[in-house]
Amino acid sequence: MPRGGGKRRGRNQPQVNPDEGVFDPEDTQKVRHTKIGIWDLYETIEPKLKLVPWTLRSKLETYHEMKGSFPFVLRMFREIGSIRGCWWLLGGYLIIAVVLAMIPAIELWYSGQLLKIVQDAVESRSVDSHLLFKVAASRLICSAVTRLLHYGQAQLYRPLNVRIRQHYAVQTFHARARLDVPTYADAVVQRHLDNSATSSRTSIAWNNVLKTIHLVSTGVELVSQFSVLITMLRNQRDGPLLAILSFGHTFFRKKTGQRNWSPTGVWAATTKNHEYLRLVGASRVVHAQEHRKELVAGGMADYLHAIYRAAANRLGSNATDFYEAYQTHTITDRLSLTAFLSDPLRELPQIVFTLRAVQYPSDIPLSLASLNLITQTTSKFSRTLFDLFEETGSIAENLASIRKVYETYTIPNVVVDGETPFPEDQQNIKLGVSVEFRNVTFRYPGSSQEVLRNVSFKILQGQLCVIVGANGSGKSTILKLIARLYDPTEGQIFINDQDIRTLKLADLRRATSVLFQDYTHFPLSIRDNIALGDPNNAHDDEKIREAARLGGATEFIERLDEGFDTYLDRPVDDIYSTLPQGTKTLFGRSVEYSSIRGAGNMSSHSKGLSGGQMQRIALSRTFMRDEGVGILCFDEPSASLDPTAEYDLFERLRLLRGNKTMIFSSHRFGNLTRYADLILYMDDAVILEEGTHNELIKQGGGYAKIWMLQAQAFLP
Ligand SMILES: Nc1ncnc2c1ncn2[C@@H]1O[C@H](COP(=O)(O)OP(=O)(O)OP(=O)(O)O)[C@@H](O)[C@H]1O
Repeated sequence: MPRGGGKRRGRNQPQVNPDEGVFDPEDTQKVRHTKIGIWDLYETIEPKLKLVPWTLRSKLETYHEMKGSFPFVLRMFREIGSIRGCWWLLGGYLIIAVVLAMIPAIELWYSGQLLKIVQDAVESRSVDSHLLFKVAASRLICSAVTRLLHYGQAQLYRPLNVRIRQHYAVQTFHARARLDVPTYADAVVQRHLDNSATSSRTSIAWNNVLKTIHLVSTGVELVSQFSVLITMLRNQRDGPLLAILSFGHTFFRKKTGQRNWSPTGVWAATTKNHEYLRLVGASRVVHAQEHRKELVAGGMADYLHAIYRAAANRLGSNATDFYEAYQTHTITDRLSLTAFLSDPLRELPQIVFTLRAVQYPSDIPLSLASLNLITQTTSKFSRTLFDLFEETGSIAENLASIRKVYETYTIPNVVVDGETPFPEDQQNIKLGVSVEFRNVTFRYPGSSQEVLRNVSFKILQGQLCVIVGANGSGKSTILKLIARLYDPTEGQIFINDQDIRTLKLADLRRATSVLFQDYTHFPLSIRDNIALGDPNNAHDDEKIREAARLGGATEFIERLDEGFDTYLDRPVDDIYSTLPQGTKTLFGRSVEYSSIRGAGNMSSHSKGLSGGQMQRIALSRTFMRDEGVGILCFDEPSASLDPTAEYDLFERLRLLRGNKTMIFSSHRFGNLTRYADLILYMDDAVILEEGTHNELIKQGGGYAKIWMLQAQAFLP
């Protein structure tokens, strides 16, 4: 059965990006199946002459891909040029690379000269010592210069790598930070971001610069080696013949010599062999700690042993994991015709030379020294040539990787920004905003379940609204739609009678303060955790302390050793190795022995705050923002609080809200619903009842029933 889009894609359609599309093992046009023992290997069929990008087969495809990437490459070089000092460093690096590329040819030349001197000495029984000294000294100078240049290159490498990496790390940080919730949750976007991420040690841009420099230097190496070879062959009668024979050997060796221990390119392997599945499964049961209790209590040891032994016997030499099977397979594969041809080819220049010497005993066409030199130079030249082919083969891919980095900067957000500034009247925002849902239906991206179904309600400016209902009824989703984390699938939302989609997102978010039920704490200091509630006032320490007080967090924060500077979850682990058992704390934090296994183990450490304390910090974050906020949303704000703290919180919120619109979601009835101007009682994606507490009690519906139930629970 065909799976995914592999077959849907037309065969003539150029596959511009190899990362896109679907790998379909059953697509025999694109995927080759090989049976290796009990394993099935599926490999994407690569164009045969992939090494040379200008072969007809992939010419157009590669050209288009490269053409599309060039503007990004130019942009990359311009950007790197704008980094302080990078042009100079890069220029120096390139010059060194080019000089280094010429040295092997120069060395070859001098080696040839040395051999010639030896040959002349053997023939004439005298040595031109002046020439010998000159050549030997030049050869030594070459070695010394090479070492110096390598040192210089290493000195330039580090600052270039760090500067370029830092530059791109800042850019990709922004590219990631600007994405909205549905876009960031998209698996394709995630993969795109991950592929373009700057690692902690290097960056795609720097790697590409290095590859470009390497390409240039390989070209220079090739030209210089070719010049030496031509000079050598010029006056040698059999030189070209021997050069071709040596070249042939390198070619064959290249074809047969390189074997990977795992397949290359896009591939997948699986096994359907039940014996092997049983073998591995039984082995896991015996090894894993988690099964030990049941294994012992159930007396399973003998039975498991029996099935393991039986499976092992039946599998015999096939009881191998994929990599072992693949290795065995490729070793057998080495006995191919090309492998047989490769070895004699190595000897061929020697044999031809001997035959020619026998043929013309008085006039040997080539000296032994020249033979040696020609074969040596040719094989070096052909190796460089193949390296160049290999590098050019991946040019398109490399250029595409630059393009992908820049494309992440412009990944469009699913939630499209509006244009209308909000609010029109800054003064009026103090009095709150009105919120209206009109026939709103909502499904989360990628889900077919309607979590809101035709929901309509209106909260007037300055009202206190409580949304109550069972778990999963859709309360939090309403708050997410008000913050415009998502857009409704159907229907409209109005804020102050304006369609929410038309409002500028930054303005809307500034006017809205939301405390989510599943709020998180950032791996930053407590101060930053609170400050982020209002990035515009994040530097105002007074404001942060006031927000902490309003959120009821001051008391316990001040009891912490580092107070507001405490990290809730240290983002950087301490690193230690084989500490003596008596070391209980290190750097003021407790040592986790369970994680120490050998040298260089890391330990993560998080401050043990209670759920309630964590929530107070989150609450404080919402109190950071006051000015400019017209609507405050709290999703289950009292979930982790004890009854006294819950009462305190509501009192504080009631006092502090001023005239702002407030929306609470809760499945606890009582404390807040009695003060509410509007209660929305929800069940299973719809609003069943709406009104004030008294109205709903009078109505005697679902709300009244649950309120009674909860009230009874507190009666003596
Ligand atoms: N990101 C998501 N993707 C897909 N489905 C989701 C997502 N978030 C929530 N849902 C589903 O949407 C439905 C409504 O969830 P919602 O969180 O709005 O309910 P709730 O009334 O706030 O529940 P609770 O009282 O447990 O917080 C649930 O069935 C939930 O499983």
